[in-house]
Amino acid sequence: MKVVNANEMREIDKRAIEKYKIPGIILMENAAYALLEEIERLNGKRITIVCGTGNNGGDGFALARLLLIRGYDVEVFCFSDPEKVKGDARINLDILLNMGIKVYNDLNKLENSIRYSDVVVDALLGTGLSGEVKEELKNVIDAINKGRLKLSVDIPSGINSDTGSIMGTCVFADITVTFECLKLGHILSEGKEASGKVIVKKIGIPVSCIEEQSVKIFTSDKEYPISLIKKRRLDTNKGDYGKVAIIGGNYKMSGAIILALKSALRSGAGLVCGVFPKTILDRVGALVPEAVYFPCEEKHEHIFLDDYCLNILFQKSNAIAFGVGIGNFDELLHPLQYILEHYEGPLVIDADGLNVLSRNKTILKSAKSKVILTPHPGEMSRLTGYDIDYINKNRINVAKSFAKEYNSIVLLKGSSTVVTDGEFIYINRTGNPGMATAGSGDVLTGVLVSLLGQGYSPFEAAILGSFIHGISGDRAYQKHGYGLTAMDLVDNLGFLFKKDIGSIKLE
Ligand SMILES: NC(=O)C1=CN([C@@H]2O[C@H](COP(=O)(O)OP(=O)(O)OC[C@H]3O[C@@H](n4cnc5c(N)ncnc54)[C@H](OP(=O)(O)O)[C@@H]3O)[C@@H](O)[C@H]2O)[C@H](O)CC1
Ligand SMILES: [K+]
Repeated sequence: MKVVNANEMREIDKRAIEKYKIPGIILMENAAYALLEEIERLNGKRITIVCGTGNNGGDGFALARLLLIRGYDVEVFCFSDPEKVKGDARINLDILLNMGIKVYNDLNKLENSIRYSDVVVDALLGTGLSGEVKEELKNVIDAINKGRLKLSVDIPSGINSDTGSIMGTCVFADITVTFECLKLGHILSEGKEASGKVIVKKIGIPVSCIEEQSVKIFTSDKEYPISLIKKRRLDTNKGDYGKVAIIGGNYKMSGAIILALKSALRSGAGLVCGVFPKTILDRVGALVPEAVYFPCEEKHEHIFLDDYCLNILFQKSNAIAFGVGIGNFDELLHPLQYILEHYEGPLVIDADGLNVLSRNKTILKSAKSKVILTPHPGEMSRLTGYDIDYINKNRINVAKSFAKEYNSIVLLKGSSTVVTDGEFIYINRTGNPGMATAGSGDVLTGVLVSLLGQGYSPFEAAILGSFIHGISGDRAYQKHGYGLTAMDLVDNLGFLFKKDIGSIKLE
C-alpha cells in the first residue's frame, strides 16, 4: 500500500481536478459519503461535527448535510470566521445555512454537545495544517478529545501529515477515515497512536492518476509483504533452504547468538551454523542442538577470526550475519573489513557489528555484496554522527541517504521500522512496544539471515523480516503482554512459514 505526504496528496488531487476534470466538489461529496458509511456502522444517532475553514471542514459540512437528510441529530460547529471559508467548502457551508442549519461557534455549547453525542467528528484541520496549532483552536481540540467516540476526517487535527508529530496539540482519534492513500502522519511517530484505527476510502480518483505520482514509500497491507513468501515444493531437502552462518557471541553475551541461531532455524533456514568463541560452546550446544558449530579461539574477551577461518566459512555459507553479542572491539574491524571485501554472498550487520563498523564506516563502500544494516536510533547515531533526536524526527531521510551513500539496505528500528534501499521506502507497521526487550534485535537478525539464505533478495528479506518479526511480537503480546521476551518471539516465528501462508489474512 502506498503512503504519501501532504504535498503528494495535493498533487494527486490537483491532477484529478485539472487533468482528469473531476470537479473538486465531487471529490468532497465522495469524501462525505465515505465518512457517512463509517458513521452508519457506529450505530450512534447524535453526532457533533467540528469544522475548520479549509477543505477538511468542507468534508465536515457536506457530511453534516448527508447525516441530517438521514434523520441523524447533528450539531455543527466552526470556530473561525465563516467568511474565511472558500471554494467547495463554502458551497457546502452555504447549503447547510440554506437548509436553516445553525453553525455554532460557542465553546461551552460544543462541550455540552459533545457530552451528549455518540460520535464527535473532527473536521478541523487536515493535510493543510501548517506550523503549530493556533492558540484559539487548542480548547476546541481539548473539547473534542473528551468525546465518547472520536472520528477524524483525513488525519487527526494537529498531526503533521508528513512526520506524524503533534504540532502543539492534537485530537486523539478512535477512528480516522482518510481518502485514497495513507498519509505518512498516520503511521509515523505520535501520529500512529493519535490516528486510532485508520480506514482508507476511495473517493473517485482514478488509479492511473495516483500511479502518475510515482510514490516511493509503501507499507504493509492484507496482501503485502505476505505475498513475498515463497511456497515450498514438496520434493525438497535442507540444501534448498540455505546454509547460513551467524558470527557473534562472547563469554558475557552468549544469549544473543543462541536467540539468533534459534530464530534462523525457526524462520526456515536449511542449515544454521554458529560461529562463536569456544568458551561458550557448551552453553550454545546445549540450547541449540539443531545448529552446527564453528567454535573459534577467544582473545581478550572476543572471538578471534583470522582470514583463513573466514575463507572456510565463506565456502560453507550462502548468507552471513555478523555482530550479535560479539562485543565492540577495535580488533573486530579487520575481520569485518575482510568479510566485506571478500565475501560474495549477502550479509547482515547488526548490534555490536554496527558499533564496530562505526569505527570506520567507509569499509562499507568496498563491500562485494549487498549488506543489510539493522541499526536502532542509537547505533544509527554512532554511524552517522546525528543525534538520536534528529534521527527520530527524520527517520526516513536519514535511513534513505545512508543507504544510498553506502549502497546498502538500511533497516532503521523503532516504532514504525523504516526499510530502504536508498530509493524506495517500506514502513513496517507490525509489532508493539513489548518488543522493546533484550534480545529482540538478535531474533530479527536470525530471521534476516535465514531469509537471505533461502534466496530472498536483501531488500525483500529486510521488508519481510521486519514484518514477520513484528507479527511474532504481536502474537507474543497476546499471550504475555508487555512481559513478552525475545524467546517468545522465536516461538511464534514458525507459524507464518506454512504452506498456506498466502491465505493468512491480517487486519
Ligand atoms: N483527495 C483528497 O484527499 C481530498 C481531500 N479533501 C480534504 O481536504 C483537506 C485538505 O484541505 P485544505 O483546504 O488544503 O487544508 P485543511 O482544511 O486541512 O486546512 C486548511 C485550514 O487550516 C487552517 N490552518 C492551517 N494551519 C493552521 C494552524 N497551524 N492552526 C490553525 N489553523 C490552521 C487554515 O487557516 P489559515 O487561517 O491558516 O489560513 C485553513 O483554513 C484534506 O485533509 C481532506 O480532508 C477534499 O475535501 C476532497 C479531496
Ligand atoms: K481532521
